[in-house]
Amino acid sequence: MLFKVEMKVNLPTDMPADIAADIKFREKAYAQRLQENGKWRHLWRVAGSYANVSIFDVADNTELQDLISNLPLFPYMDIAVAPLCRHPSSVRDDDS
Ligand SMILES: O=C(O)CC1=CCC(=O)O1
Repeated sequence: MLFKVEMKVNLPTDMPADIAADIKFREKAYAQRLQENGKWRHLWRVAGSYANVSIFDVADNTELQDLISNLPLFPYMDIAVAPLCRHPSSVRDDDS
């Protein structure tokens, strides 16, 4: 199942720089692992904003919830999820 996931990062302005750097380091490693195993299909920065739009490919809602809630930045993000399905006018013959 494909899901669009929008994540907006809201790190507290008074968070010490070393703590923020550690969370971002762990976030990057986690996100890259999920991209490498195909669960996190697309990761795009929203230009001009500390936010991203992502596409996840997971078995079900429970797997999505598990992956997202384990993001190191999860406590500091506003997250919006939308399920996706094929568009009847798409010229692609797969869901890439
Ligand atoms: O910077 C972001 O948009 C939050 C984030 C998600 C994966 C990652 O590495 O950073």
